[in-house]
Amino acid sequence: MTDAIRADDVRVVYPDGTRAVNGVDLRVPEGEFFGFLGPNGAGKTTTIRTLVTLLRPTDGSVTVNGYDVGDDPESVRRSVGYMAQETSIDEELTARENVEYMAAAYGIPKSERAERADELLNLADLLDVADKSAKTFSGGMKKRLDAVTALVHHPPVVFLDEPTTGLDPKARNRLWDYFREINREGTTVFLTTQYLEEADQLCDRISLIKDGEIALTGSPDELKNEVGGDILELEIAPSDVDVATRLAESGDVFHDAVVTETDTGISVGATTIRTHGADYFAELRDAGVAVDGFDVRSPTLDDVFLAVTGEGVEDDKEAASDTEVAA
Ligand SMILES: Nc1ncnc2c1ncn2[C@@H]1O[C@H](COP(=O)(O)OP(=O)(O)OP(=O)(O)O)[C@@H](O)[C@H]1O
Repeated sequence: MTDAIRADDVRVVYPDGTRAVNGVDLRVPEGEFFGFLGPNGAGKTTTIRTLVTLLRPTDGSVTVNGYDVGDDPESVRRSVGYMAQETSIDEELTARENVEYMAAAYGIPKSERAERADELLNLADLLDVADKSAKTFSGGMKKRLDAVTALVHHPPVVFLDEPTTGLDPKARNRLWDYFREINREGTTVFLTTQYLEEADQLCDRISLIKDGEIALTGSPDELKNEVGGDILELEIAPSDVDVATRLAESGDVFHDAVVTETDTGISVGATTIRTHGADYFAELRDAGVAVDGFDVRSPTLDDVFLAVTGEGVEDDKEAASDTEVAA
């Protein structure tokens, strides 16, 4: 299978010396729904801006749809759609005018623009409001319209940089349907998101980036298997957290426990939760720890993220800045 996106040992150093991307390799085959995750400041936006030619890599090579981003940026731009974090629609225009405006910008002949607008607005479930001004739209509708304008030239690859941030679950779900549909029709999708459930639902494969380096790559299930074992959620009093943590980490019961404090107590991840959990409960009882409730579950992508990055996903995002040129 041909790679739609290929990055080899890409490095980006900003003029102030910040090493934002530190030797990233990526292979995204044609037709894949690919997720790119990482904590704030990990290098996601820098990477995506490099892939869409808005930023020049300091080192390494990138090809998108077979075009080299350094040698042939124009061809790359024509062959990709890019939905940036901030919407690029003109709220004074109607939905249809926005799409037709972008179609004109991409050089699509006038005779084809109306049909293209109908097709895309229909796909995004916006056809019945096509002639309404975009400023009357909800946040979700604006995002869907923005996604449509990124696809007006039928690019084989589309880059979505946190497309659903700030949307309610219903609006998010409608965008997911749209992304699934364009992917089903053959578009390669490169998605960054802070919603791990979103990545789990949509992506065939995911790479996790940390400190400018890829830490882990695989299907959502492969990543969850990396965590190993299961998770025990324990409801205990705050005053018992230290002793319960010590017992879990002592090596007496579990040899590989990873303990995280939660709102209601602790969560313990270990390969032998299901087989040795009862022994742990006995130790807790002997130590005088009262267990108010518990649950055993399989790992989620949140657990993978936590294990790899040592932190949860933050949701206080700053808007991306404009075009930059790296050193
Ligand atoms: N123009 C710039 N000049 C210098 N350093 C920068 C610039 N833009 C980003 N950085 C730094 O580069 C690193 C990677 O930033 P980047 O925005 O790519 O991360 P990110 O994973 O997209 O983060 P976020 O999720 O917060 O958008 C960070 O340390 C950031 O502070």
